[in-house]
Order: sequence, then structure tokens, then C-alpha cells
Amino acid sequence: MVDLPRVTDNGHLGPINSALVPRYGGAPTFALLPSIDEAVAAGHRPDIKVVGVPFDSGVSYRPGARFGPGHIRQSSRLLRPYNPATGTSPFAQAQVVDAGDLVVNPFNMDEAIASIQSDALELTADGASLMVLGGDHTIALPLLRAAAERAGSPVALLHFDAHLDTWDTYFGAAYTHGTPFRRAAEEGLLDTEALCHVGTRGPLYGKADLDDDTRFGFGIVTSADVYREGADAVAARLVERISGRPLYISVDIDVLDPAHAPGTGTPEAGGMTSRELLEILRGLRGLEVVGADVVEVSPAYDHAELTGIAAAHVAYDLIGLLGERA
Ligand SMILES: N=C(N)NCCCC(=O)O
Ligand SMILES: [Zn+2]
Ligand SMILES: [Zn+2]
Repeated sequence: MVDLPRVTDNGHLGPINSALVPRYGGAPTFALLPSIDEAVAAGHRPDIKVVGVPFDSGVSYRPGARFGPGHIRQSSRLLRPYNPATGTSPFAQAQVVDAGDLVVNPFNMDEAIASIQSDALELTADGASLMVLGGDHTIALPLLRAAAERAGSPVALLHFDAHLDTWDTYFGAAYTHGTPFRRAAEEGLLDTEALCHVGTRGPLYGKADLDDDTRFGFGIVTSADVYREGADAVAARLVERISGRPLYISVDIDVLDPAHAPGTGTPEAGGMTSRELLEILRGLRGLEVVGADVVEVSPAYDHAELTGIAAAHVAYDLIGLLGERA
């Protein structure tokens, strides 16, 4: 394979130069970034590793998020190096690489969760942070375990989702995509002063769901709150609550309205627009983001890459936030 010309900026090896090589050909690493092997072979030390977790054994409705990482990468080919919304170049402020996909057992939940946790710890042993492409929301639990261990303390959590994901069990199972944040709270992984769901909406099983959630320390900014208050005011509130604490950001793509992200497993009407979500993320600059994920992209239900493109742009802005620490 010939060496492809890449954009290099600020000493960092960036995406394939799409002015010289057609962006629709070749291997779809995230945003056409170098693979970890290519970057390391060229003498670069990764600051941010994009990693896929193709796993969906925790879903309660439509399946298929195991194909999310590949779809998000394919939908990320058009991302360009400079983000005018923030005035930054996410791939120049830090060395960002694509570390490929984890190998996760689809038939053994305990083994899957344990291996995601240990792989996340191994990938961050060199001080790098992770931008994870899911996968269903179950994977947030082992990722939070690893993030809290690396931070040396419980972490603040911003959780963008239509759902609370603090339910207790499904069919008696404790580890599902509807339960990761209850388990994380029980395990003491979360900084109970700085937890917030953003974008929640849709029917619950009962009012007790909300009471439980409050007991774990979560605040809620609903999808309707975002509509009424606007992205800037919401971001300002979140920054006030979280500032100065190590922060993990988990984005379930179903936080977006099905019109913006149809390709997901448990869609709910009345969601945020992709513009609102991106603007809230941009309002979080200056926070100490230690890890992030984008989950629940199920490509079989997508159309014209709507969901894949939304997820790719969310990951791009999250990489911008992660890179502020590099
Ligand atoms: N994490 C996501 N996307 N969905 C959770 C929905 C759980 C339920 O079926 O009630
Ligand atoms: Zn959800
Ligand atoms: Zn979720």
C-alpha cells in the first residue's frame, strides 16, 4: 500500500488529504484519520484513540448497534479538519488515531463487560483518552469503570439520551442497555454532585423511575427544556454544575429526534435536533472531559446515512472537547 498524503498540522498526523485522494475510496478509518499503527510507526504518540465497540447483546427492542462503529466510520468520510463553530482544528490540537474495534463476546455478557473494561484500561495506560463508537448503551458501564479508575475518583457524567437508563433489570438481567447508569451509581463510579441527563422524553414505566433517578443524584434537562431554553442557556447551566470535575460524556444517538436519527434501537418522538445537540456540546468547552462515547447507532434502520452522519459529527465535536486537555 502506498503512503497516502495526509494533512499534518501542529506536528500531528491528520486525515488523508481529500484534495488529493478521493475521500470515498479506501479504508474508512474515522474521519480518514491514521490508524494507530500508522501513526505510531511514523513516530506519533496518540492523545485520543477512536475505538469501536461492536456489541449489542444488551438491547431491549430493535437490534443492530453492533454494526454502529462501521457505519459511523463510513459516514465520517466527509468531515474536514477545521471546525469553524469552535475555531479549532480537532486533529491538530491533539494526535487523534483510529484504534479499530475491540473484540467482544456477543454470547457472554459478564465476559463482554469485563473485556471492555480491561481493554479500555489498556488503551488508556499511555495517558490517551478514548472516543468510543458503540455499540449499545450497556458498554457505558465498563467504560465508566475504566474512566473512574483512570481519574482516581468518581467522575461527573453528562448523559445525552431520550432515556434515563437508570432502570434496574430486564427479564431479571442487571446488565442491559437500559441499566448502565444505575449500576454505575451503585458501584460508586459517579460524582453524585455532577450528574445530568439531557434530552430525556417519552413514556416511563411509572413515576418511581424518576424518584429512583433523583435518588442516584441525577438532574434532568428534558428535550422540551432544551426547546424552551435554547442550547446556550442549557450549556451554561451544565457548565456551572460540572466545572472543575473530571467529566465523562455519553451520547445515546436516540437523544436526537427520529427525524434526525432514525437508525437507532429505541426511538422516541419529540427529540432534539442535531443542531441543538452540537451547539450544547460546543458550549461545554473548558470542561475537563476525560472520556466520551456515541452509542445506539443501528444502521439497518438508518436512511441516507442520516444517523451515521449525525453520530460522526457528534464524535468530531467530542474529539474537540477531549483534545483541549492534550
Ligand atoms: N439505552 C437505550 N437506548 N434504550 C433503553 C430503553 C430501555 C427500555 O426498553 O425500556
Ligand atoms: Zn436511549
Ligand atoms: Zn441509552
